[in-house]
Amino acid sequence: MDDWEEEQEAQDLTRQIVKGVEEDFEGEEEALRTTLNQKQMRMATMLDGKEMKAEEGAVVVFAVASAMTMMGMETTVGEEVIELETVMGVKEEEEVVGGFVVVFAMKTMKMEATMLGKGVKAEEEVVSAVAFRMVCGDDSRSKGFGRGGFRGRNEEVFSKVTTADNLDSETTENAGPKVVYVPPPPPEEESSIFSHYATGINFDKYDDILVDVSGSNPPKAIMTFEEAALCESLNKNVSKSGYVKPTPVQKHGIPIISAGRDLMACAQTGSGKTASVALRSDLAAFLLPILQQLMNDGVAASKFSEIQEPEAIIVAPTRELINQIYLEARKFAYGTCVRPVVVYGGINTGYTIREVLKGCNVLCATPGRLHDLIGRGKIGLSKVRYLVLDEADRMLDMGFEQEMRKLVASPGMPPKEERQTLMFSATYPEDIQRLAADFLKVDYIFLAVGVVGGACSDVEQTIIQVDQYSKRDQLLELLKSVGNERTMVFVETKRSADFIATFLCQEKLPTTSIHGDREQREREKALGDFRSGQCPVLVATSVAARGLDIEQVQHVVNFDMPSNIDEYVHRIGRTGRCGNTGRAVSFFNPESDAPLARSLVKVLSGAQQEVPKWLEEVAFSAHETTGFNPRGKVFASTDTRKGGSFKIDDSPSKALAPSPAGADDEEWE
Ligand SMILES: Nc1ncnc2c1ncn2[C@@H]1O[C@H](COP(=O)(O)OP(=O)(O)OP(=O)(O)O)[C@@H](O)[C@H]1O
Repeated sequence: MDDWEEEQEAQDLTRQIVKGVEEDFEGEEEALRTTLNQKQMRMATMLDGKEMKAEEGAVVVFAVASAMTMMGMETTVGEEVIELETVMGVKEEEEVVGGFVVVFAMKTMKMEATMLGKGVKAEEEVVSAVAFRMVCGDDSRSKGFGRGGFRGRNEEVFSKVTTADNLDSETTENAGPKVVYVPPPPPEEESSIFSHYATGINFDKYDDILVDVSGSNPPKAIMTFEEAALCESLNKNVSKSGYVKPTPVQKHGIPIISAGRDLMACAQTGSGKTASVALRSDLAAFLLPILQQLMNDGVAASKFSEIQEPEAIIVAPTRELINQIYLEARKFAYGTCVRPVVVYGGINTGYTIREVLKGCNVLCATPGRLHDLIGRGKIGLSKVRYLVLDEADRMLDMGFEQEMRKLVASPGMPPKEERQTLMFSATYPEDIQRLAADFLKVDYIFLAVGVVGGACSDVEQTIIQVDQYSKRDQLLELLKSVGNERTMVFVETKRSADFIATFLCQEKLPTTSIHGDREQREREKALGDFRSGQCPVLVATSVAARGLDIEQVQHVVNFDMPSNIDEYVHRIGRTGRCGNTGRAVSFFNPESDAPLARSLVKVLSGAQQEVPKWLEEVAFSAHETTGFNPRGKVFASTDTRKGGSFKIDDSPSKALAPSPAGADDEEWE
């Protein structure tokens, strides 16, 4: 199809959509006008810390969609950038302003222009250039354009456009809208690569934590990094990272991995598990010689090879976490010939492939994108020697288990006897441990640092009894009392994340939010603004509960209790890391959260925290009503092979709800 035909098709498409929008809008303009007249519009545009300019229609559309999202109306974001590209002729290299692209009827656009108080010269072009896709969740506003209506129809239309470009569609099997986002390059200056935060006053107390190593002939622990016998560049990178002595999981984990053993490692949040993985991502013992051999064979050959065959694959459940792991791997591999690459959903596939084809020894990936690249023939598995599952219990629960099984059964993947498989997490429910054994050699080593699934005792935990309607005010009061200290506020759904973030912005607390419905560009911006302190409050769903290592997070608030206790442990573990102390405040509504009470009491007492009397009572009565436990989920105290486990939660509950991610509607990857 030539350019002209493409343009004609795009215009036809737009006409169709606009017509559809107008029809569906019949009688709804009033509702929309009312909504848009609210002052949250401005709040929404400020949420990402930038003033929206209205010279361009796209920006206006962005602002509108953003406003709607922040007001609790759910706009579908991100993917529709394809329309801008296809219809407006915006090229990939150009800055596509805004991520929400919504198609409006002309009338609506004009109204928008007025709302923003700025001239929009190009209404017509804009109208014919953008496509409407909005899903309203709130009944009072959504009459006539609710779920299923626009979304369904536009999805059809969108996929018609995007299938034209196979390479850049998000996945091979599901050719959805094209994603054009290319993340900013990671820092190149040494000071940024090695920037790190200080260990806290309790770092040395890590030495007192009980360690349980089980499995035959476990290698002896190291006491210092020198004993790890790392090569010179690695040693330099370790000390530039500010690591003076290894944490317990590193003392035991590094020699186990060096000895070629499979490992299931469990250690409390913030105690350096990722670093154990990352340290091994250079795999000094034998990956470097292999890479040296590759160099001898000519890096160019590997660089321009149409298929890359990494020696190590690290998988993690969320995009932000895998990116963080990649940055760690990049840091430790600095100055060596090992090239780590990261691939994850929400960013342009063409860009990802180009990055991979530059050479890839250590592939950090989320499962969906990994399978996509394998399916496209860009990643071969035959050289894989290390398979690392970070947040392993999450990677093997209902959400990801099939993906992991598919990975290990993929053509070329060496069987478990011929690769080394390493698993890390702070929580390992017993059923997941059993399942994990399918991926590991029989003689794997189980390493438990502290109580498996226990909370970090450097986090001061407070549970406040609330009712649903007082939570917002209590949150406000709490945040006002902590001042500018960095706080993560966890909520259960994407909609309430937007809603609470808007509310806090209105109350003049600079807040941003992260959840699975936000475009990747926005997710990364939100995290960046939170890390830099520009927005000291981050409202998040479970998508940010695991692994994220953010400096100076002093507080975690569970605005909504999570759906299971493991999630609670991970969430509060975003503070009190690496020997620093932190505080976690949880709003507990006995009406809805009672099923979590027993396990919560266990976790609190396990971490030497005060257990409120009322919570004990709730736990007791919840126990009284205990019934069927569908998953038989138990909290392991140790290696399941020893048969030593105790039940921590046998209540039927949302604690055992089938949604493993916690947030009812969250998509993790
Ligand atoms: N030996 C060490 N000395 C100093 N700092 C360290 C050491 N090991 C890890 N750290 C730092 O401690 C922080 C927490 O480490 P890491 O993210 O690996 O924890 P984790 O156990 O993987 O946590 P989570 O369970 O939340 O995933 C990081 O900033 C890391 O750089």
